[in-house]
Amino acid sequence: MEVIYGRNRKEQLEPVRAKVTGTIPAWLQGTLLRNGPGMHTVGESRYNHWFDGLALLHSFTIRDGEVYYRSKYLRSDTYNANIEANRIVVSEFGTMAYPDPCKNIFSKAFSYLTHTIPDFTDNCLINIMKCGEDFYATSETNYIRKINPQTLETLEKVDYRKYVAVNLATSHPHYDEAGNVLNMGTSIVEKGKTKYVIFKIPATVPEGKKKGKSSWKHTEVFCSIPSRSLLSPSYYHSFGVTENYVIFLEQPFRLDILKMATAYIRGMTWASCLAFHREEKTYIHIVDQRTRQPVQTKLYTDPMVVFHHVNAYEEDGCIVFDVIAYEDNSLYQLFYLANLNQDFQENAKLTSVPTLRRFAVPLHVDKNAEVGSNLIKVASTTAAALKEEDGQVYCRPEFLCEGLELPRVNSAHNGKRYRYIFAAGVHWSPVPTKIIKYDILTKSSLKWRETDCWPAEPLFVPVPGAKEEDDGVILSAIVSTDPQKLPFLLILDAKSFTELARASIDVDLHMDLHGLFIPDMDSEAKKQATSEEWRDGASNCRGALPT
Ligand SMILES: CC1=C(/C=C/C(C)=C/C=C/C(C)=C/C=O)C(C)(C)CCC1
Ligand SMILES: [Fe+2]
Repeated sequence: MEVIYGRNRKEQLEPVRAKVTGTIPAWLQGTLLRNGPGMHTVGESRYNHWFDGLALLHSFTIRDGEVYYRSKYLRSDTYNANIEANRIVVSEFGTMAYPDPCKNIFSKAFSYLTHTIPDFTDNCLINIMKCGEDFYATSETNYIRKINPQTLETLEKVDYRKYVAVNLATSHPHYDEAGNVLNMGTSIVEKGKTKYVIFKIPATVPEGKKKGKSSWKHTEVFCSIPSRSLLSPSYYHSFGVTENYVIFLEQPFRLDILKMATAYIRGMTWASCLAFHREEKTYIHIVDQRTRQPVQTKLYTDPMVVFHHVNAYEEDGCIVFDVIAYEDNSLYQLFYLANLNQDFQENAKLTSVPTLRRFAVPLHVDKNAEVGSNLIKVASTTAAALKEEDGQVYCRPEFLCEGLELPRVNSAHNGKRYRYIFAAGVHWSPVPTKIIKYDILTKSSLKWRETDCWPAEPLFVPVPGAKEEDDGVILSAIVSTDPQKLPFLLILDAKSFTELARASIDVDLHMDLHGLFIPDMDSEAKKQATSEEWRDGASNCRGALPT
């Protein structure tokens, strides 16, 4: 079988028109913008891990029943330095790189001195974040890159550290109704003060503040949570929110700061500084967004590794939250490119399958409740919170189903009660083979799959004026390993999971990670602007928009 990971992809700078079969709903107008690794070797040097690959942005613009595709490598400082040197010169998650080719002990020691607090990569390959009217490519370091969502051009580099004390930040921020961004990061450099920081980036410059200034300057810290271990904070890829609370899991999958500080001189990777401590608990932190204070109850659960929070909401004095959890960190291990070759289904076997777990945590603990009693009175879940002698509360989840990853929900339900999860279907291999709609109420699911087709994260787009949670479509980019079949953008009816249309594109589509859909707000104005831009830029492309 053709290799789907680890192969360098060509960028498609000019928009190319897809061949559409089926019918794209007339209301579906906008751009699906996604991010993921696209280049895994530079000159003779190669990355070790799939999460190291250079960010390749791509977009599917849907307009009047047609689909136009384009892709462009993020021109990060990392990309430029690598291309100029014709080899990898910037370290990534699973690859440590040495700018100086002479790797003798003296040069290593010298580099070490200048790298004690490492300057991380700006190869932002994981997701796209919307901040006001601006879009950014993101990863998990302190750097993000502004991008032009239409042309995919790379714009300025933003350093989170200028606005908030974080060295790492998640690639999965939340948005409130006004479009303000709520994100979390970890501060690891202030010795003795290792902490998790929840912060808010306003969508616009707040009223009364001097106009013209960027809203970044008004970034505010919401709450800081001290790390249990000062030298070994938890690693986390996402967090949860409800209307009034933030949920943070301090899991025993931790970064070793001392190892990180010496990784460069030891020739070790950042990935090797991460370890799962299977004998430790997972602590559940709840922060009240109104008081900006953590809830005092000590809540914990069993050791687990969570990358993706699905959703959370408040119900009858408790918080219900759903996560995709593993028993170990084998997921990150499997994404070493050496495992993702032709025989990946044989070589890349997870030692624990992802399970969808529902937790329920009480917001108040009744002082008179008996030790051992279940503090959760919500009928909709069997998740329990058991009071212990020392006042701590042990949270036992309800296991809902297994085999879901890259979960998405209707964003209008983020933080609120919800019923449906749209996700990629995986099993013992981390490579998705299907798309799933999971109904939490009936515990049933609908699936889409096709032979030799490898789906990306499915994204839900609501129909304008949607009444029900699943009134809309699912978009997913599908990589094909069937030589007779082109890759395509799949459009499913989110209710029935039947195929509405597919837009096949004659390009080298890469497997991506995450992204977002930018609806055309003012369809007419947008149509004008984009068709003009395309008319200028796409004069000799295979599928220029009709004028
Ligand atoms: C470079 C770098 C990092 C990169 C992490 C990455 C790139 C994680 C990607 C995770 C994904 C894609 C998960 C999907 O579920 C760390 C470890 C934060 C710390 C130090 C420097
Ligand atoms: Fe993710």
